[in-house]
Amino acid sequence: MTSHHDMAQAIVSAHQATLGLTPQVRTAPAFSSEAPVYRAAKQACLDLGFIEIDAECLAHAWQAMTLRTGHFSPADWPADPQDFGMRAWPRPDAFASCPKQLGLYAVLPDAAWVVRMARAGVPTVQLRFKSGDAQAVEREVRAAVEAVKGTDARLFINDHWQAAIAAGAYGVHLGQEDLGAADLSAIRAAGLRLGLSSHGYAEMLRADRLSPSYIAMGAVFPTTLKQMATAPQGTGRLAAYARLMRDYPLVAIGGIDGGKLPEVLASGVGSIAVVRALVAAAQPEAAVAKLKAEMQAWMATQEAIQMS
Ligand SMILES: Cc1ncc(COP(=O)(O)OP(=O)(O)O)c(N)n1
Ligand SMILES: Cc1nc(C(=O)O)sc1CCOP(=O)(O)O
Repeated sequence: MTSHHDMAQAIVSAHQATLGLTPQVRTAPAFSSEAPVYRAAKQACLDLGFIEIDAECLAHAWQAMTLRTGHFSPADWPADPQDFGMRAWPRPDAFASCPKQLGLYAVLPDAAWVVRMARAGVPTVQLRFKSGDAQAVEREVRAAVEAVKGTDARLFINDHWQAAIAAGAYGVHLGQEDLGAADLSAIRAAGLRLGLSSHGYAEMLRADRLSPSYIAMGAVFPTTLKQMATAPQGTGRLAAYARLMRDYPLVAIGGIDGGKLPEVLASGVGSIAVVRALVAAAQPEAAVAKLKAEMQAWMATQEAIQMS
């Protein structure tokens, strides 16, 4: 293979079907290195619709993979943590661990929903209480922590890390834009687990540098719950993300419902996070039972396949 163009085309042809999205913005590529594989891969990743910062991470990883293996192989998508500069495990600064299979993960608007879903048998729940009223936040977080006592549910608190530490929650979930304002050392020192959101390679790698307890990946499908800055990633990309981040418990989120469970679970994630599939269900307890049964059936089928 000779020219950059041919190399880029070979990468695009090999991965368009699984990883390609229509580019949202098209700009002339900016290159930070002269290395031929880096340049071809950057062009290819932009053509595949990756956003600039993700294309940049991927292009450096392609270059590192090619140097490590000694040959340029367009069919092999980078998935080795060392090619992305990720540190080896174990890490002294890691947050407290949580199970790799967090199972059905209900993201819920208030403590009343947390009580309801924990009692319905959801193994992982999150209080995502959006309020600027500090007293209301404290009240809601304490109520949610009380609510899961006596159930098997693990409770993560979205955003409100101080209230979560004070109330003794299982963990905290933060978005990337929350990281600047949060005292991560305080969360770690208190022994709370930390879950971080990600929406592509650059955000996953930023999350990885903090060695959180789990990494969430979204939005897999379109969601009407909130405005997303990035396009729905689809299950092809989700599987590529899961391969790279395989050392973490992984959570898929965004537009997931029962019909989509098999293809999401096939990506390798150990948990499915949902909002509307439960909160907007006509019978939320029945929806919990159905989603859990579908997840268990899928796992059982996989085990049977592996045993055969
Ligand atoms: C499991 C899980 N994944 C992602 C999110 C999104 O969190 P964040 O990026 O902080 O956005 P908001 O929830 O604050 O809108 C989540 N809450 N849970
Ligand atoms: C809260 C949230 N965070 C997302 C992310 O991608 O970070 S997607 C999302 C909404 C998930 O709701 P539903 O299951 O109803 O689509």
